[in-house]
Amino acid sequence: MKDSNATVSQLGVLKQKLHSTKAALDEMNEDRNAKLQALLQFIGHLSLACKGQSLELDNKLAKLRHNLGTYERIDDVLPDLVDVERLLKGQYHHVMGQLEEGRSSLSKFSRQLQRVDSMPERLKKEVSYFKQELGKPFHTVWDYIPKVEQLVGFYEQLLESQFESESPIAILPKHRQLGHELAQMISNIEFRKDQRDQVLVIKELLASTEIDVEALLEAYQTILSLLLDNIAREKTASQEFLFALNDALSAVREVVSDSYNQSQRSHQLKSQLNRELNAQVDNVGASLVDIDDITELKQQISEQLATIRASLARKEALEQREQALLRKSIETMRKELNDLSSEATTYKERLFEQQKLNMLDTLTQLPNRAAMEERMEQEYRHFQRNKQPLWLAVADIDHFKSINDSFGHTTGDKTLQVIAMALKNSLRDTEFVARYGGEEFVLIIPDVSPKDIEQLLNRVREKIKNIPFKFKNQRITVTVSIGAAQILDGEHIQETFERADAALYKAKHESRDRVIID
Ligand SMILES: Nc1nc2c(ncn2[C@@H]2O[C@H](COP(=O)(O)OP(=O)(O)OP(=O)(O)O)[C@@H](O)[C@H]2O)c(=O)[nH]1
Repeated sequence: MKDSNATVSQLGVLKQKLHSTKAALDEMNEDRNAKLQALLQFIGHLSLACKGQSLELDNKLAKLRHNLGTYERIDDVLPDLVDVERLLKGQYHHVMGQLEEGRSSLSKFSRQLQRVDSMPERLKKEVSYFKQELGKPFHTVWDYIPKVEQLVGFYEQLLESQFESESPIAILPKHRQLGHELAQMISNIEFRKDQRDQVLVIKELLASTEIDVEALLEAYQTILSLLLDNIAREKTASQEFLFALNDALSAVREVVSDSYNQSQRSHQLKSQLNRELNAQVDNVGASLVDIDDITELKQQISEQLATIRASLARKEALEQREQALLRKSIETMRKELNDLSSEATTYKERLFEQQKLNMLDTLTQLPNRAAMEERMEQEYRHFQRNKQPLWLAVADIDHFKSINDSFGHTTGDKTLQVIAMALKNSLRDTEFVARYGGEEFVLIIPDVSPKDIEQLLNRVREKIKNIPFKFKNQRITVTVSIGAAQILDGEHIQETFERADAALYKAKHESRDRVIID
C-alpha cells in the first residue's frame, strides 16, 4: 500500500515535470516561430530594399524567403544567410565603385563648365565651390543625386544667361579679312544712284571695329541682292532691246514681202498691157494694108491711136501707182530702221556708260584695276611694236591704317580721294594712273628715259608729302612709297609689274617715303 502510494506520488511528479517540459517546449516553439517570422520579415524588407540591384541577390533572397518556412532548425538557414551576406558585401563594393566613378564624372563636367568663357562670374564662383565639395567622397547614392541635380542646374543657368545675352559669335581675324575683302569689292563696283546710300552704310559698318559676324553676313547678303537686282535690270533692258529689234525686223519683212507681191502683180499687168499695145500696133499695120481711101485711113489711124493712147495711159497710171507704193514701202522701212537705229544708239550709249562706270573706281573716280589691266595690255602691245621705254610704278600710302584708326574711315576715304587727285594731276595725258585697290595706285608711264623716271616719281612723292592735310585740327603729313620697273625686251608686262611691286616692298622696308627703281 505504501509502495503503491509512493509510485502514485512519483507519477504525479513526473506528470508535472512532463507538463512543464511540454510548456517549455511550446514556449520554445513559439519563440522559434516568432524569430523565424521576424527573420522572414527582415528578409522580405531586405529583398525589397535590394530589388533590382543585382539579379543574383534578388534570386538568392527569393529562395531564402521560400525556404525559411521549411527549415526545421534555425541553423539550417545559416548557409543561405552566409551566401546573402557575401552577395550584399559584393553589392556594396560595386555601389561604392560606381559612386566614385560618378563623383569623378561630376568633377569632369564641372571642369568643362568652368572653361565656358561666357559664363557669368557669379555662376563661375558657384561651380568652383561645387568642385571643391566634390572632393569629399560619396557614401550613398543619396549623396550623389543632389550633386547631379546641382550640376544640371548650373547648365540650365548657363544656357539661360546665353539666351538672355544672345552673345554673338566671336569675330575672328578671318571674319575681319572677309569684311575687308567685301569693302574692297564694293569700292570696285558701280552701284545705281538709288543703291548708294545702302552701300555707304555697309561700307561704314565694314570699317567699324565693332562689327559682329551676324552684321557681316547681313552685309554680304545685302550686297549680293543689290548685285542680283542690277543683273536682273540689265537683263530686262537687253531683252527689251531685242524685242524692239525683233518687232522692227518683222515690220520690215512685211513691207518687203508686200512690195514684192505688188511688184509681181504690176509686172503681170504691165506685160499684159505691153501685149495689148503690141497687138494694137500690129492691128494698125494690118488695117493700113486694106485701106485705099485716105479719109478712111485717117479715120482708122486716129481710132487705132486713141486705143494705143488709152493703153499707154493705163500703163502710165499703173507705173505711177507702182512708184507711189514703192515710195510708201521705202518710207515705212526708213522709219522702222530709223527707230531701230535710235533704239540701238541709246542702248549702245548705255552700254558704253556702263562700261565706263565699270572701269572707274567709285571712291576716287580714277580708273580701277580692270581699266588698269586693259591699259597695261594696250601699252604692252604698243611697246612690242615700237620698243619705246615703258614704266610701271606701284605707289602705296604709308601707314594708311593709322589714319583710319586715328581719324575714322571717312577721313581715310577723303585722304584717298585727295591723293588720287594729286596723282592724276602730276601726270601728263599720255600717262596713266589707276587705283589698284585699297591704298595702292599703279602708274603707267611711257616714253620716259631711265635717267628721268626717278626724278619724275620723286616729284610725285614730294607733291603728296606736301599736301597740307589737317585732321581734327592736327596737321598730318601723308607720304607714299613707290616702286618702279621698266619693261625689258622679251619680258611680259606682268613680270614688270611684279618687279615694280617688289621694289615697292623694298621701299617700305627701307623706312618708306621713298622711290626705288628696280
Ligand atoms: N578709308 C579707307 N581705308 C581703306 C580702303 N581700302 C583699304 N583701306 C585700309 O587701308 C589700310 C591698309 O593697311 P595696311 O595694308 O596694313 O598698310 P598701311 O597701314 O598703309 O601700312 P604700310 O603699307 O605698311 O605703310 C587697312 O586698314 C584698310 O582697311 C578704303 O577704301 N577706304
